[in-house]
Amino acid sequence: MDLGEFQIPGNSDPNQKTSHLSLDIGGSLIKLVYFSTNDGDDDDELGRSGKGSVGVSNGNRSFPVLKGRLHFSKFETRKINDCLDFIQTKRLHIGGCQLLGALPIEKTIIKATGGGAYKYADLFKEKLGICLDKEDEMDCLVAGANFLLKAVHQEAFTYLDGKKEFVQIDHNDLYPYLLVNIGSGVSMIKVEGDGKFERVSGTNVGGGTFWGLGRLLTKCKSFDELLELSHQGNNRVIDMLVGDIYGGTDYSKVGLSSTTIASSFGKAISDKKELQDYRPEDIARSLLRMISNNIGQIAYLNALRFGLKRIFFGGFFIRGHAYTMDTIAVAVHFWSKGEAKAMFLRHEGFLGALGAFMSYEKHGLDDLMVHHLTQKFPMSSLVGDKICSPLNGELNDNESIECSVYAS
Ligand SMILES: Nc1ncnc2c1ncn2[C@@H]1O[C@H](COP(=O)(O)OP(=O)(O)OP(=O)(O)O)[C@@H](O)[C@H]1O
Ligand SMILES: CC(C)(CO)[C@@H](O)C(=O)NCCC(=O)O
Repeated sequence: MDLGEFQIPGNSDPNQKTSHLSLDIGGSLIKLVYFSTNDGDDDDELGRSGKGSVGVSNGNRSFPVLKGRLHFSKFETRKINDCLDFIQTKRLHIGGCQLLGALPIEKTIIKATGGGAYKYADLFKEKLGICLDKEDEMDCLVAGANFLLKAVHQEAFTYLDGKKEFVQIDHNDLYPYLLVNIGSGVSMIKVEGDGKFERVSGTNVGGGTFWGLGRLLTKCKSFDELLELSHQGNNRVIDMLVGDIYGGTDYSKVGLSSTTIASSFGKAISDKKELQDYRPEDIARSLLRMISNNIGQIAYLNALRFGLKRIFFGGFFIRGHAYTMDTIAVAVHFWSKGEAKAMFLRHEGFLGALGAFMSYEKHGLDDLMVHHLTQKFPMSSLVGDKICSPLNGELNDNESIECSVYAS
């Protein structure tokens, strides 16, 4: 990762103070969220002091409010050393103590979730002297999703027929919903309230499957290359369609059109072709479609199981990619006969890391509560079937959003 791309350069800006680093260390990616304030800022309309804080009263208590930015970043888990270097260079691990004066450096505790919080605990201790304070992955996913849906304007959107529409979330009518997190593997969680949820299903055919199989079959060197390739491909070259089986006609009696995929990769049975005879872009497209469609279908079946009408999809597999979202949305629409709705999240890949961030409050390390987020970047536009900046693949990288937090 090019550190120079970072929107607000960490502690290379002497006025900037960072704090509350939180990590989600998954099977494929490590996600980081942290908060920064700018010491040198002038007072603003709230009468904020030079320290970037202002007191507000909340019931019986008075909280100082810190205004600043939430930063998002990610690294591949296989390159965990890059992540450790990043944290060290920017001194993210000690910023919390400096900013809020809570703990001595030797007791630095960082909230972390995901399997890697267990797997890499010793590495973080050894290399950075950090103690990872483990938070449950599902708790964090749900806390992150609930927070985004309530606090961030234009977070959720539908995507159908190449059209993106933001969904106005009514805070009083958010639950219940199905949260489908597509990471390396897929978790499906029925969410009924804050901290009230059940992981009702999952599938091992997820983002890791797409990237792993795709890498083997296409020789792509990066996930983004594979995704880009899929954009240019034609899955019909390799998928067996209903029409291929039915001599070009629909199987209308059961509602299957001739263009429906009857069997993903099915044409490879009878084509007298070897792997190298297929174009990598067609393979990538077929793979993406197979996995997205399968997840959409399983998600719908679980929504049906519990009578849930709304399904929110998160996880870094999606990457704001038009074809992925379209395939998932079509699967949900098709199987539910239009009854259920697939919705996507702008901060799709950061649910767990945000949940870990929110948990600083829960455990009283510092009484921290984000109460307002404002996005300063322009909203995306669509060109053809590709979503352009900033809702393209890199939206979630190195982004920061304005926010204010209560802290005591
Ligand atoms: N730059 C990237 N490198 C690798 N995978 C990527 C990248 N961008 C998106 N992905 C996709 O996102 C998936 C990982 O998503 P995510 O970070 O949400 O899950 P995870 O936390 O790593 O996995 P799990 O929760 O199952 O442990 C990958 O398996 C891949 O499909
Ligand atoms: C194992 C986890 C929870 C790790 O994030 C995830 O990869 C997952 O949900 N996998 C799918 C496991 C299953 O339910 O089949």
